[in-house]
Amino acid sequence: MIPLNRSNILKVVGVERRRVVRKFFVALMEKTVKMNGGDYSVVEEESKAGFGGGVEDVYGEDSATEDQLVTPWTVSVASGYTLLRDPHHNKGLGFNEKERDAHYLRGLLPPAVFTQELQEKKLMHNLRKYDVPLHRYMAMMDLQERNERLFYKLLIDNVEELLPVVYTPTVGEACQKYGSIFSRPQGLYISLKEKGKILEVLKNWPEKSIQVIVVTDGERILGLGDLGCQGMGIPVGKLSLYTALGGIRPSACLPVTIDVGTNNEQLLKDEFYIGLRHKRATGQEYAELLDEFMNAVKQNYGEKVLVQFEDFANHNAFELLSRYRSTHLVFNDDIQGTASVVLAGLIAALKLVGGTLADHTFLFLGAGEAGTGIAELIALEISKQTKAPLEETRKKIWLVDSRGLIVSSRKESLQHFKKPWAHEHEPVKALLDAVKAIKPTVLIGSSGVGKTFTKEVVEAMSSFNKKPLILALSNPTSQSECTAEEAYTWSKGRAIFASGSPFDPVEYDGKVFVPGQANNAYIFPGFGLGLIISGAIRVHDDMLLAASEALAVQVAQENFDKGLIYPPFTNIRKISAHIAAKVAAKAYELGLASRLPRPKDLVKYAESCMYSPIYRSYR
Ligand SMILES: NC(=O)C1=CN([C@@H]2O[C@H](COP(=O)(O)OP(=O)(O)OC[C@H]3O[C@@H](n4cnc5c(N)ncnc54)[C@H](OP(=O)(O)O)[C@@H]3O)[C@@H](O)[C@H]2O)C=CC1
Ligand SMILES: CC(=O)C(=O)O
Ligand SMILES: [Mg+2]
Repeated sequence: MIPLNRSNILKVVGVERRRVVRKFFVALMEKTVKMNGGDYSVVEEESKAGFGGGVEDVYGEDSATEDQLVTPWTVSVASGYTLLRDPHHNKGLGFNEKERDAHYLRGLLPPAVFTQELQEKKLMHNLRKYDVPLHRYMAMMDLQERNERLFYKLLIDNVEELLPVVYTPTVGEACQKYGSIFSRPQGLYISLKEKGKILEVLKNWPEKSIQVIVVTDGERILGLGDLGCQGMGIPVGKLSLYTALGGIRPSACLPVTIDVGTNNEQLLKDEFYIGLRHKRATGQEYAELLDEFMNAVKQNYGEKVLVQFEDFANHNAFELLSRYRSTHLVFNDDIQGTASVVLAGLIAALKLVGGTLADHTFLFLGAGEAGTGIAELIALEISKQTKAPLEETRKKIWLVDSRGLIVSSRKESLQHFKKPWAHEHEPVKALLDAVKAIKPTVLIGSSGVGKTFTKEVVEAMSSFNKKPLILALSNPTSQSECTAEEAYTWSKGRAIFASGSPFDPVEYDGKVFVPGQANNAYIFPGFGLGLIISGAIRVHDDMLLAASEALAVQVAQENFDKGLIYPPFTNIRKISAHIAAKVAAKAYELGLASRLPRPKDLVKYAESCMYSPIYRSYR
């Protein structure tokens, strides 16, 4: 006789659930494809081949039509008070009369029944009443913990308005104050206390089918420095964009913060700090914890789980990427995602400034993850275009760090990631002098230090460029190298400007200039989707180039006319599907895709895999 314990109950429920759901799902898919005038045999072929790395709709929730009923599965069927407290299935006033009867909700809700649209309208109305951005952030996090589908509906439908709330700049302030505003925990905390037990900790997470992990150790949170355990806001925020912008289902996303301590004295003294209260572990102790984490992740979720490293300090970031890129599906957003989004902006900007990439000269303020990551991808793209060796193409790219221009006389003392950029030149200390000496056509800020693109710097750029291209990438807004208004005013309306955190449109000399947002949020959601739908097992630089090209072609003439070099975020799901398709196509071309056979139309396939936040009807 099978013993009646939790694990056996789960197995029985799981098998039965899969059997019922599969039958239902096949019938549903056939109906949906035929309704859309499609050929079901094609889908069937692809489905028989298994859902290799596809974004699985195991319970048929996303493909269900409005009149099709789905079951709100938990371990058992959720009902009554438990159902109202389960953010995956709760609909609040959105439960209809039948559902209120069937799921023991009578009396637990007031009589009114709201549509999801009405709930959305009410919430947006309430959110707009908050003057303090952090209060909007807290209201959004509260919603995410209460009613997940409504949270994503709001975020998807109001992306331009809500991105600055759940992401930069407000998420930066939220991380700084995370201890004080902490109410319900989000994500998985893995601290040194869990050393030797990380696999068990992963098993505590309620979801088993994880496709994307965003992990930070909190040491370089945006341009705000070491925020220790309070960096959790970043993986949580990035993963909400994976869902809203890239269509990865929320249950497949796992935010992780690795806590090895913090060197932030203020936090160590803060009575509300939520992390380990000691200095950061380094060296072998750090490496062993990270290694245990990476192995546990692969053991628990398999070869195809994507691990995105986020906001690690550069002394660990490059090392982690190079250690795990050949054994795991890993991606460093600050190095690689940022590189891809900036390259896309540059490719698009050529329509406004003219020439090819090879005709331009690039100067960076900041030679860390973002700066050298972008520089390397530009050099690679030019090398592919011109067939010139990388050593040659790097020569048009210059970087300034906290000690001045990176030149060959400094080579011995440079960190390894800066060495390729140490070109022959006399030492130059200040950015303004470097601008005057190098005469760049493109100036990129990736220093994490605000107000460093001064009036003199922007004027110098404008003195030898008809249309100076200026990107102030540092986040949040307080760390931006200059504001949009400064860039347009100081360049007398000639600058083409984009920034990491959003700025409002600026009126200068009777003309309205719309600044773009050069942020990796354009890339990572679609990039991750492309890896997942192709079942990619490794990330390759050519996939980053493919993503850049896919994004650059999405900039329409009407965007260029406003001075934009990125498309608006309003179309981001469509854009993500195109990025995903190009990334997946590259994975197939490189032999790195494991989902076979290759879907015929990758854009359509990517779109069909995307999570939809529309409520489902419960039987
Ligand atoms: N828009 C976007 O999508 C993204 C934006 N970012 C932003 O970019 C910034 C930097 O991130 P990241 O590259 O990871 O950080 P790093 O710490 O890796 O690099 C920072 C670099 O800036 C240099 N620097 C610091 N202060 C100065 C200064 N006063 N003058 C000149 N150089 C200076 C540092 O010099 P040294 O090496 O000498 O210390 C270092 O080279 C952050 O604000 C981050 O938010 C990052 C990723 C994506
Ligand atoms: C956008 C981002 O990844 C950063 O500022 O770190
Ligand atoms: Mg980052």
